Amino acid sequence: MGDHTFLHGYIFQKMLPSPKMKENHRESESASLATACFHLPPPPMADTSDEGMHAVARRVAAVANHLSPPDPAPKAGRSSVSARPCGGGGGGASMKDSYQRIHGEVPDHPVVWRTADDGSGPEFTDVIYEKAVGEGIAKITINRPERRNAFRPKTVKELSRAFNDARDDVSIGVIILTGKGTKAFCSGGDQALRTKDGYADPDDVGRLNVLDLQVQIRRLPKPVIAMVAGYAIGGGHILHMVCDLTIAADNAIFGQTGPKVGSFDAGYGSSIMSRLVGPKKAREMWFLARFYTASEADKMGLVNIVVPLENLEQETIKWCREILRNSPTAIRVLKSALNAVDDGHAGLQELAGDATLLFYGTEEGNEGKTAYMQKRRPDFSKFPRLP
Ligand SMILES: CC(C)(COP(=O)(O)OP(=O)(O)OC[C@H]1O[C@@H](n2cnc3c(N)ncnc32)[C@H](O)[C@@H]1OP(=O)(O)O)[C@@H](O)C(=O)NCCC(=O)NCCSC(=O)c1cc(O)c2ccccc2c1O
Repeated sequence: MGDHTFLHGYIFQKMLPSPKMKENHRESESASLATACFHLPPPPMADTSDEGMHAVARRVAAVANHLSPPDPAPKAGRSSVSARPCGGGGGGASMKDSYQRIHGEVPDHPVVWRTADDGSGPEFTDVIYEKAVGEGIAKITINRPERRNAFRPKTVKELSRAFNDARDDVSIGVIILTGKGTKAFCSGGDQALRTKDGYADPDDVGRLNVLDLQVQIRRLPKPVIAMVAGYAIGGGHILHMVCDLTIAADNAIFGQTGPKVGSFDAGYGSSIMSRLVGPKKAREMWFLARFYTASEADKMGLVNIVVPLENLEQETIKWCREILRNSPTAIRVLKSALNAVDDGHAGLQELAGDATLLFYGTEEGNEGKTAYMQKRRPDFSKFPRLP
């Protein structure tokens, strides 16, 4: 009986929002988990045998270890750096369960990059495009450090080509977007090239083609991770927000400048920000156009983790390797599902496309095509109408 009380208390403690859990909707998520927990059937009170207790303990551990554990005590001098243990890669002493034993640590050897090319146009100048040797990771780096990696239309066109190639390459499972050097991820549109028609490369019309790039990243059926050192400002800040995950160095600075430089992004730049940080903070970010440190951005829910600058790529690669261990189809469907509501019809279409893709792989789907090719009536009678 005492043990049962302990287990219930343990579940309750695990289900309650941890001190580091983020504000607004994240809290309500954990609150509903806590509620769900109280609706779990009680442990079998009659079965107090060792075996029964172990079975319950295993189930408790299985549920509890899928929740974020509380942060470990902050390390001296690194208070702004979050160091959350994560999933298979970072289990602490309390997580020596079968899940950790099976999924375990990912290797931490350095990645070897080779230059990649999409083979479809002039050589890249504004972008460095690389793929990891023997691993499914692509890295796309904005290469204008002398302008704090501000983008011009040509930069955006090259980014789009590289993202297209990484999407088409079936050996690639995750894509890193970053900026050259440690001073900036990206400082937005190149203001020196701004015209009344948008941003214009020499001898070309103006355009706002970064908006198409944002959509491309959202629809790309593989995770895109923003690896941010230094400034992520203006259109550069929006680029990190449209990525699926953001790993920030402790020198990262985030902010919008639009209302100070005569610009605004009323599309994803507003709606996704509001989703990420909540409507009040989003108004603050846009109306006041202040800059925020990495640790402030972490508290606001703008980034996934903050790490020391010297560990930025190593940590990002670790996240990539953990993702690459997991089911690509599950991740593909989850990405489209997580975007579906916010992206309206386009989001629904992306998710629906995944459903069609999966259906094509089934015997039932194949029967329709085969019957058509054989000029016969399809026989769907053997496929169950599941409840
Ligand atoms: C990013 C900074 C805060 C960095 O400050 P720091 O002091 O470290 O560096 P410098 O200011 O000295 O910069 C070094 C060097 O780089 C040039 N530079 C930096 N950013 C830009 C830029 N965005 N455009 C052009 N040039 C840039 C800078 O001039 C220096 O050159 P020197 O020759 O003098 O050495 C700081 O640099 C800064 O505040 N940058 C500007 C940030 C900004 O306002 N960005 C534009 C926001 S608007 C935008 O990005 C945008 C783009 C779109 O395509 C849109 C499309 C549709 C809707 C909206 C859009 C939109 O809002």
